[in-house]
Amino acid sequence: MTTSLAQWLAAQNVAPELASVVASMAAASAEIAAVLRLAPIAGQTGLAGHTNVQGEAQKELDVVSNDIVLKHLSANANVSILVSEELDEAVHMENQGRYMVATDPLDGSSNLDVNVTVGTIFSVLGVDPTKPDLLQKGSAQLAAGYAAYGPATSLVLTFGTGTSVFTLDGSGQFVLTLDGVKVPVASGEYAINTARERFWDKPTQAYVTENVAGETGAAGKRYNMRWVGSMVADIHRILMRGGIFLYPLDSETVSKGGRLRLLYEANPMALLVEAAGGKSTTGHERILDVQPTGIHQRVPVILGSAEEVSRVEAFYAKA
Ligand SMILES: O=P(O)(O)OC[C@H]1O[C@](O)(COP(=O)(O)O)[C@@H](O)[C@@H]1O
Ligand SMILES: [Mg+2]
Ligand SMILES: [Mg+2]
Repeated sequence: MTTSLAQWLAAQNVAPELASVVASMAAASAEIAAVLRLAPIAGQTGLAGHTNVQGEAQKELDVVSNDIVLKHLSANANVSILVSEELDEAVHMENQGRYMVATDPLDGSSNLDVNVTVGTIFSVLGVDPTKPDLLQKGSAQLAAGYAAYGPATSLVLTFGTGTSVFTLDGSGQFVLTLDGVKVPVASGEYAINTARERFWDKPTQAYVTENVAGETGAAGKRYNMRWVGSMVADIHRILMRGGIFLYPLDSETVSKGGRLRLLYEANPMALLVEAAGGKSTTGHERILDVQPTGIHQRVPVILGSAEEVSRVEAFYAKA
């Protein structure tokens, strides 16, 4: 007996209006998956010819994915606000719904040309449509999720307690394939862009140096390193088999506050990882406790297996 996403959502103890917002993001993800699958044939892997508010070159598929999300959410009467990596300003919808969505419509898009896993990340918050608060802490999120467009399209969801995985079937429906994901507490795998080592802060350098020393160093065990360069793919691996993901503050990104964005990358991933028993931190505080100051704000991101995140926290506490 399989459980469809619609059946699973109906069985959750959440408002039907909130469930409908998640269902809209699932429908958008299924449509994006279909576009990505055929993009090389349609010649759609190139640049769009403009830059987004972050100063990054937009790919055509960044724009297409953003438009698909916008289309699905505009059609949902429960959504009044959309914040997107690809849009300078928040979109105030015609609908006066009580929910806001923050999204990275296509995460890891630099991997599109090489057919490596990319994804869609989203966060759902409650708002008063007459005076919406766009700058709520991650701990206020009502739901979060991502779609990973890999060999299979996975949709990973949480309403804050428990993390579940769905897989897109041949008819365009998501089917429950794993309920109650548990991030292993201990792991010997870490993910960080080591080409940035000379820019890292001291705690990150000390942590990675210990991992590289493996069983001959203070960590006393051997480590392995993996870095896809798509946050969605790296976090999906960590949710499935443990590990730690680090994009710390470094001397090159310090003026911007970090590399990854708080509202639509760090917060939803932190909620998903914590709901699965993992931990998240900026090095100094829990990601979900960071007070946002702007919709495109960046933060340092460290999350994954509890034991590894605690080791990194200990290096920050000592520094
Ligand atoms: O290029 P780097 O420094 O390895 O950074 C990779 C990180 O940047 C990102 O690609 C940023 O996301 P976008 O592709 O949505 O801008 C993450 O997915 C990834 O973890
Ligand atoms: Mg991204
Ligand atoms: Mg993106």
